[in-house]
Amino acid sequence: MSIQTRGATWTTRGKVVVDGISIAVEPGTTVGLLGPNGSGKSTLLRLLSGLRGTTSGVVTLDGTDVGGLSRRQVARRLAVVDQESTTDADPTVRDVIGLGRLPHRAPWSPESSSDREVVQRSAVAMRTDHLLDRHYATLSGGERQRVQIARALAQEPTELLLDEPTNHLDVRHQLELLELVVATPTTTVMALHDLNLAAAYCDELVVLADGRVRASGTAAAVLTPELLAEVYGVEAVVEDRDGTLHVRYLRALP
Ligand SMILES: Nc1ncnc2c1ncn2[C@@H]1O[C@H](COP(=O)(O)OP(=O)(O)OP(=O)(O)O)[C@@H](O)[C@H]1O
Repeated sequence: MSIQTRGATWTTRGKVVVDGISIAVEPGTTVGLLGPNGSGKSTLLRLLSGLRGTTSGVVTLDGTDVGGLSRRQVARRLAVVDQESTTDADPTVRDVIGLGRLPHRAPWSPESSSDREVVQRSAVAMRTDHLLDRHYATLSGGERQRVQIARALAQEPTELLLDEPTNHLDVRHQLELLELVVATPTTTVMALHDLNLAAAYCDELVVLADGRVRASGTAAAVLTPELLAEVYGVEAVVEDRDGTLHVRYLRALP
């Protein structure tokens, strides 16, 4: 198993945000993390990345407790793109994507030609190579999002954790990103709000509600009108179009 959690729980100020979650992510698969606002998706991603320690329960990477690994050890195999990847300095796009190489470089060692090649390749993959010499602060929201994902790809991760990666992206870039994610051998867990994109691109879906797993499995098993009514409070029709599920929303339930 690539990423696994057993009873992962995170509590703050008496509030249980992530509540006893047990999931197992098969290597190479793409898992979509769904659920309404505030259901615990971002917090669970932070627990999976080891950036936040569990209050109880464990998160393992290939069977090793992520809490026992150093930040550098985790960063050599796992990349994260969260919702607020900001920076204080005024780096260029090349600098930002180059950050992805840091875990692979010896301390204080200069960038190698192979580092530069990986940066270039990652920039091309996310269609950001024309932006490499621009200052990151001058980019649009969608351009920044693509640069952050290029930075994560430059880490050459085994596991990739993405928090709403299609946020800010236009339709074409959304599809390109998801096609790229499913084409890579990387194990990916991503929080998504668009249920149709999740159905089209994820091998498996995990639906959270109030910090707990409400349903998990294939899109066909998970995205039922009953679940959408119960978890999201919407009336919807779910249609199978040539093997891909399509959710059509009718109205918000009172
Ligand atoms: N550090 C914190 N202190 C207090 N409450 C927190 C903290 N972090 C998260 N929460 C709360 O926990 C709940 C889950 O937050 P989280 O960001 O994980 O949800 P989410 O499913 O990613 O939401 P969204 O879809 O809106 O991004 C929310 O009610 C949030 O306000």
